[in-house]
Amino acid sequence: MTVSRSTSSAIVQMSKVEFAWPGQSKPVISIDHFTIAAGERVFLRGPSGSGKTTLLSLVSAVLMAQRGTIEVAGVDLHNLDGRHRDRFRADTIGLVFQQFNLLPFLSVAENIELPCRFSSNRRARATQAGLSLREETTRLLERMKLAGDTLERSVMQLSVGQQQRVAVARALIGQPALIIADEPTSALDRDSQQAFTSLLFEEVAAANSSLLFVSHDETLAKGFDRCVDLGEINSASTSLIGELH
Ligand SMILES: Nc1ncnc2c1ncn2[C@@H]1O[C@H](COP(=O)(O)OP(=O)(O)OP(=O)(O)O)[C@@H](O)[C@H]1O
Repeated sequence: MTVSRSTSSAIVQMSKVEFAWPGQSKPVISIDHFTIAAGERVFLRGPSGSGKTTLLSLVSAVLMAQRGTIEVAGVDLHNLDGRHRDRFRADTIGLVFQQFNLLPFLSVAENIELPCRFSSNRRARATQAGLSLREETTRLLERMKLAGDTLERSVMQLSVGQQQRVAVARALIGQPALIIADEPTSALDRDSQQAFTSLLFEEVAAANSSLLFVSHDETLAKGFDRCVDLGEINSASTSLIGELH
């Protein structure tokens, strides 16, 4: 299957996108137009239940919109079948989930290196500076302020905050074009949160990646190129929020 890419410099381009959960008559996402430029760091905020995680799932091709077009790194997600979608996601997107989704039967190092098992491109980029994959994993782990002896431990032996940092290292490995992070600092204390976002910015800049970062906590928006309120771009959220109150 040949994946055709547009020549746009945007990393994410959404046009007339609608998504409703199965069995729901009203869409939870209805976005006329939304773009993230290559290299841009976007902070996305919105109340609980407004559709932030749903939007991230659409951009990462975990969910497919019923209407409209979503292009990521120049690829129209609708043109990919399931298998190519998984490959494309592994190549292009680093994901940090709210629940981390670390695999309990793998060590810390194996969890971090997981995207490189699914994507040879990620693996090639992870080792392009002349480091072995394990050396790059160790470097990322140290950047995340986790001691070297954590590498071979089970993720189940780590604190929640440490697991969160492992999840971020896994998203960063192999320099994906887009990092998507859903509440990535929720398990950290206030001081650690600010230090953590600074660190994330440095690694995202070094990898030349774009960042789409979701949080309830607006104090974290400092330093982002743009702060977007989901309600401003999602015409579905007006009626949804009305229902929540
Ligand atoms: N798997 C699902 N099936 C059906 N409806 C869902 C599903 N996941 C989410 N929803 C609904 O979609 C809406 C948006 O949920 P979503 O998780 O995207 O919001 P959110 O803004 O990320 O919330 P939070 O900040 O609490 O994580 C909610 O009304 C929710 O009930």
